[in-house]
Amino acid sequence: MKRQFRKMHGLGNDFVIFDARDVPLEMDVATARALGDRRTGIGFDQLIVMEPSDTADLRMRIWNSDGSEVEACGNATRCVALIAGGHSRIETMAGILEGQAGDGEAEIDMGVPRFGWDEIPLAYPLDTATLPIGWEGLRDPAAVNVGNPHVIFFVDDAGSVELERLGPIIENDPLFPDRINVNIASLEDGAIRLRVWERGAGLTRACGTGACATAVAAIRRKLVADRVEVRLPGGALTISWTPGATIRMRGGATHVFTGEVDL
Ligand SMILES: N[C@@H](CCC[C@H](N)C(=O)O)C(=O)O
Repeated sequence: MKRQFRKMHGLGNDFVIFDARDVPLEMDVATARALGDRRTGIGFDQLIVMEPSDTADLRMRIWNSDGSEVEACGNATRCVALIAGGHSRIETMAGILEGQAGDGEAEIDMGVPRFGWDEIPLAYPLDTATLPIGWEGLRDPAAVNVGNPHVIFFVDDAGSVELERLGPIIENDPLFPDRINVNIASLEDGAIRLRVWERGAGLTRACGTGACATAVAAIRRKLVADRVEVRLPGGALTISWTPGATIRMRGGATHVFTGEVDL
């Protein structure tokens, strides 16, 4: 059966989005992986299926390009909020997120970050504010769960880290039973410069949840103010958070084209 999809991106983090609110769509690991292949499929960082929801305006399911289904995707949530228009409540595996669509951008309430070692999750108890571990020159990261799991390394120059080589090693370390998204951050005039190796997708031009997790970790360490610009290779996001509150993420969302595929 032919299905229409939208190709959208949030700061170059790119998505294929199916709207299955009226006509159901069955997605599985193999199909998601095949569609995600940039040589033989459509190609994306994440595949999104919009479905009806009993508890919110709509439900959003998320698959990485390796076929794994995951809990959260900040950049795609802004795209879905833009499609929904106005104010929307979006059900995800990480809970219900509130979105407000603007002109080519959206603001999302990303919920409350979690810091418990078993909430990241880690394989054994460690202080998540500063994990006393390291991989080569990368040491003492913070760990935060913002719906999905992140580890954050603060370094002098985020650009100088061999993320393509170290990212998969850290992502698949046995310390992280659900694998992990790997964030490399440096401070730049009160802002944060960030590069992300995404679990299940590799190096991406931006990661919304990575920006949220990194901002929270930096605010927790008192490195930045509670409203901070996070600069990624694909563009910038504004993240606000105060301890005990929910995280707010604001940034662009772009429609690229509409296509059709046989499913
Ligand atoms: N691109 C995303 C994150 C997508 C999910 C992530 N790779 C995971 O496996 O948790 C974002 O913008 O947050």
